[in-house]
Parts: sequence; structure tokens; C-alpha cells
Amino acid sequence: QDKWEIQSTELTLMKPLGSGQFGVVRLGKLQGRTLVAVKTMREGSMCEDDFIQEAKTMTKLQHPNQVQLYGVSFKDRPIQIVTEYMCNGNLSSYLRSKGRELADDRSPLVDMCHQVCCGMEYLERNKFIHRDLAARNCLVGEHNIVKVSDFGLARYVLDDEYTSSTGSKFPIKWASPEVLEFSRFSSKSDIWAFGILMWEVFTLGKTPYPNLNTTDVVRQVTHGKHLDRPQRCPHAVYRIMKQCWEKDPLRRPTFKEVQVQIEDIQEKDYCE
Ligand SMILES: Cn1cc(-c2ccnc(-n3ncc4cc(C(C)(C)C)cc(F)c4c3=O)c2CO)cc(Nc2ccncn2)c1=O
Repeated sequence: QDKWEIQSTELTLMKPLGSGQFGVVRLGKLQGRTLVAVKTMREGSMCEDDFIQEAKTMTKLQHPNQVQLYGVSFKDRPIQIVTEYMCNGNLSSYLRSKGRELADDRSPLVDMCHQVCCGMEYLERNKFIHRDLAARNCLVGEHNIVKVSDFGLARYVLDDEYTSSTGSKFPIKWASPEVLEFSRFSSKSDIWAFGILMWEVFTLGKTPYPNLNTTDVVRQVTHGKHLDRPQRCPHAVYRIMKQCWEKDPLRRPTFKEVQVQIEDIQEKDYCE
């Protein structure tokens, strides 16, 4: 039996961590030792067979800024997805609750963006598309460690409200023009979403395009109107966001290029 296949008998379930797209996620223990997060799939929420095929490849994606997929228990239903545990929950809630402490010296905010960028550069290098990058889909561990989570799972969601670009759960505010118009996902639509994530970080977890409804957001985005610079965001950082929001996907930077630009800002220990 491959390492990535986990027997349900190896899992001890503990407190719930919240409910995600596929059902309840709990804190758990693997072989009575390693703290893990366990997603117990809600019936009919996921295209399970397709996911199980892909899971083996996904366990091979390993990076310090990726939430590690340890394996899947699928011999008995419901299937359970077992991942690394991140003690401080999702980045969006973390920014809203702890953002004040981070905002005094802006370097923690730049550092969080850098960590997500490194995790995404690794995915880009492996030709893997996230499809739903946003602060809510990143997780925070100890010492402001940030990791990208649930990458690629969007392909297995069965809820049309989420998968259809006109559905009520579709992440419109993180979608690039070509995703809105043609559902064309790529690393170039991931870098667009990364620009939105940077805006979330520098607004300490605000929702993008505040008080705009879906139609207005689609109109703005397709007409090339961008989010304004957040007040605590340095101009050098805002210039990176605007590169990610180029209408033409080919004119957007790679995650590698953005990673280098962020590192340049960190080295110069930018001062406005
Ligand atoms: C690994 N992990 C997962 C979670 C956790 C809990 C509930 N829902 C989720 N989510 N959140 C989002 C999510 C999104 C998707 C898309 C396909 C991309 C739409 C698919 C999912 F399956 C999930 C999921 O399961 C997560 C994220 O997978 C929380 C953790 N930690 C804490 C710590 C303290 N308080 C709360 N959570 C943790 O360490």
C-alpha cells in the first residue's frame, strides 16, 4: 500500500476546525502522533474518483509554503483528505483579527506576500494551477508562517454555484478578465489573483471592491479599472499589484519575476 493511502484506522478525529467547500474539517492525529487536519468529504460535494487519481501526484508537491497533502483515506466512504495542520487558521481571518500588530512595521505584510509568492512560484514551476488563490485559501502557522492551501481542488467541486462563473459562490473578485469571459485558467490567472491577495494583505483583510456588486466588478475588471492603492501600501508594492492586473495575460509577470521584485523591495528595506 502506497504511503499516500491512509487507513481510516490510522486517524483519530478531534475538534472541528471549520467547514469548507467539501464539508467539515477537523483537527486530528495520524498514527496517534502527528497533528493533522482531516477533511471528511460531504456526500456529493466532490468528484471523488477523479480526485483520488490526482491525489498521488499532489502528495508529491512539497514546498515550505504549501500546505502538505499527507494522503487520502478512500477504502471506505466518506473519503478523508489528510493534510498538514496550520494552527492560526486562514490568512483572511488572521489579517482581520491580528492585522493591527502586523501593520506597525510593514515588513511582516511584505513577508507574507513573499511567502505566498514562493509557494505559488513552486506551483508555477510544476505547471500546477491553483484556480482559487485568495487570502481565505492560505493558512497561517506559528511565527507568521503562511502557506498556500487547497491548490487544484477547485477542479473537483461538484457545486455548480461555485464552478460556474455566474454562480453565487464563484470567486468573481479574484477572477481575471479571461477567466470571467472564457473560464480560461492558467498561471497568468493565478498571478492576477495573487495581486488581489496582496491588496487583501495591505488592507488587513478587507474584501476587494468594497460595496460593488458582481455586475459592477465584472464591468470594472473588463474595462481595465483597478483597485486603488491601499493607504498603508508602499508605492513599490502597489506597482507589483498593477503588473498582476494587466488585462493581457501575456503582459503579466511570472511568479518568479514577482518573487525577485519583492525580494528587491525587502533588500532595499524600502522607505517611502
Ligand atoms: C489544514 N487546515 C485546514 C483548515 C480548514 C478548515 C475548514 N475549511 C477549510 N477549507 N477552506 C477552504 C476550502 C476551499 C476549497 C476550494 C476548492 C479551493 C474552494 C476546498 C476546500 F476543501 C476548502 C477547505 O476545506 C480549511 C482549509 O483547508 C483549517 C486549519 N486550521 C485552523 C486553525 C485554527 N482555526 C481554524 N482552522 C488547517 O490547519
